[in-house]
Amino acid sequence: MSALHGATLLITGGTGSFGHTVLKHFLTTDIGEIRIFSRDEKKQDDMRHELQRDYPEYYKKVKFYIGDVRSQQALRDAMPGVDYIFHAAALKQVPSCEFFPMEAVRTNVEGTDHMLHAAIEVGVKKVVCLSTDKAAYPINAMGISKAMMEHVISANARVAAERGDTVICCTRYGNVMCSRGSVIPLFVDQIRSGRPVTITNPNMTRFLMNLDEAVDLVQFAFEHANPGDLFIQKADASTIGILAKAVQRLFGDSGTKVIGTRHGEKLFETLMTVEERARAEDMGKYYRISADNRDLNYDKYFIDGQVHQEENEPYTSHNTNRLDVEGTVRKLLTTDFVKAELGKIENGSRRAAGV
Ligand SMILES: O=c1ccn([C@@H]2O[C@H](COP(=O)(O)OP(=O)(O)O[C@H]3O[C@H](CO)[C@H](O)[C@H](O)[C@H]3O)[C@@H](O)[C@H]2O)c(=O)[nH]1
Repeated sequence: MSALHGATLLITGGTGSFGHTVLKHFLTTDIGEIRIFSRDEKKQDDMRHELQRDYPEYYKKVKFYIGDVRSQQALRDAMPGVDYIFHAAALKQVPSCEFFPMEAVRTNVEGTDHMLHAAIEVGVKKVVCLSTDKAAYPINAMGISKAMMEHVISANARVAAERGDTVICCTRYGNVMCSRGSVIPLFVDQIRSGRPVTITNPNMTRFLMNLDEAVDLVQFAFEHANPGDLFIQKADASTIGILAKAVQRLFGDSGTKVIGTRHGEKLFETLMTVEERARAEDMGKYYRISADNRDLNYDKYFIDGQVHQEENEPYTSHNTNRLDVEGTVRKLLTTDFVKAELGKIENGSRRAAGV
């Protein structure tokens, strides 16, 4: 019997790309109930209709809660009876957080703290939080807010572990391909309308994960977490120039235009800092970075000393396995979005040919 048998799972930010994929993964299992917590009633209504259409036997397992993680009361109201939480609610776009940094603080830092307090209060068994590579050596407001979020998670995980009820852990993602508002749907849209694809910097690299891998990472964390652990998936990367070529190979070539780096962007991303890498545990497809469980009384540790293995390099989208155009095309073809968009083209040409 799985841990989810009859259990209630709460997904914050549940109407986003991640929430949709998690629902598909778990809805048809023996899970008891899935609660979607999010701000936008229209997105919830769309999701409700989609579920009624696609999962007529299961949709009643899903309950919708309107609320913002900035409101502790809204979280408290959604919490009774919850066994597990996947915390995906976030402001995640780099440029918009750059212009409105306090909004990122309110949602990503305070919102996470509110959620964890509410979870600890009612004795939720396990919480898996979603962070981003932009939190490692952060340079932009979004990354800095997510880095603070990770520290809020560690601190709450320590408190919860002392009480012995709630296991709190974190996962750190690379770019999730085709998620809402990301570059691949934009490129496809630009090609469709005959405009050149806009490239910020062709040499910029990003880790590439698909949504299923994102859910697998959360599931792995869910199954293996000790309090305060941070989990990372080993991931391939590509340059944006190669990514654009791969999208053009699949959808057509309407030309390219270099627009320059946007506010707050990095040339490459870091999934694991040098310091984290030195203490990371290699678990095959994943790394686990355990929490530093020392308390504030450092004197006792100075006596024992701390010997760490030396690592010189962080784990980045520049030094991980880099995909070429063919490899990137293969990776793109693993996403539902690209498959569905290619399907639309195929159906369109069949209709035009009268087949
Ligand atoms: O018109 C554009 C827009 C973006 N890019 C480039 O494409 C890459 C990906 O851009 P996205 O906007 O898709 O993603 P970001 O790297 O900015 O990351 C954001 O989108 C991710 C989606 O996977 C995560 O949500 C992440 O947390 C969030 O900051 C970047 O190198 C960016 O410079 C272009 O070349 N042209």
